[in-house]
Amino acid sequence: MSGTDAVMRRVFAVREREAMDAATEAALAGLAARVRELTEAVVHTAVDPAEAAAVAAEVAALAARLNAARRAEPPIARIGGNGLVRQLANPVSGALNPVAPPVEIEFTPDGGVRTAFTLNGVYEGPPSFVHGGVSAMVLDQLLGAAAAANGTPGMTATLELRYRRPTPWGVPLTATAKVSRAEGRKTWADAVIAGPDGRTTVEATAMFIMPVGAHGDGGSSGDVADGDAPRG
Ligand SMILES: CCCCC/C=C\C/C=C\C/C=C\C/C=C\CCCC(=O)SCCNC(=O)CCNC(=O)[C@H](O)C(C)(C)COP(=O)(O)OP(=O)(O)OC[C@H]1O[C@@H](n2cnc3c(N)ncnc32)[C@H](O)[C@@H]1OP(=O)(O)O
Repeated sequence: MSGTDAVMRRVFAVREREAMDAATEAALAGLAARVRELTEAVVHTAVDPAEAAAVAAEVAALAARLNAARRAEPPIARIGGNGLVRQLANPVSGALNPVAPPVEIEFTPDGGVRTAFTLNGVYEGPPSFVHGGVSAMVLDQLLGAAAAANGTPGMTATLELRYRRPTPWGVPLTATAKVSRAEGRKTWADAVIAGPDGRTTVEATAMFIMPVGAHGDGGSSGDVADGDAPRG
């Protein structure tokens, strides 16, 4: 079990959450992908009011079908190939969450993380550009993944954004993040988003703090023992 997984289980008691089999996960990922298309269609549609109302009634019926069998909480996690917890319904990277673009994060040989992604018009802020809060959300997730990849996961304590240029939607973007320093329970990381021309559009710096409950002794960040039981 990875250090992040152990922390998740201790701090957030995820052990109680129901595991999901691969067939269910695949079916729900397919459902989420169709709902993403639906959301994009809703944002861009130019149908007349009667047609919009008719579709709304059909969508309400679909929601009722899904609510016929509900989990009390979102599905949490499987352990990914990299040993880290994969949050299936995470709003940035979760394949099962229609709100997530989704952004797929890869771990790089230099110990950092990267992603290549495209945001559609659903995420528009200023006309033709990505909403600044959406960029912040993507970067928070990426920075958090960098902290986890470093073996020092934590809760975001500070997140500083520098919006250098507008970030266009509908074109391929890349983003990278890497830890710069880890000290006690604190970890600092830097990240950037770049446009298709490779120029930086947003820079971010974050500091993550491992919650006290994640530790046996409240001491340094290196003591996340694998497989330990969740604490109070
Ligand atoms: C360990 C949890 C891991 C969670 C990770 C989640 C998923 C992992 C899965 C896969 C990994 C992949 C990706 C990562 C995923 C997600 C990234 C997004 C993460 C988030 O989206 S997360 C939600 C937003 N985030 C919050 O919701 C935090 C709310 N907050 C708190 O939960 C507490 O506030 C906490 C824990 C931050 C600190 O609480 P605490 O009690 O441990 O702190 P305490 O008072 O002991 O201070 C100790 C020293 O930190 C300094 N300090 C404290 N707080 C500070 C602050 N905000 N700014 C600057 N300095 C601060 C003090 O000044 C002192 O400094 P000094 O020692 O130098 O005196």
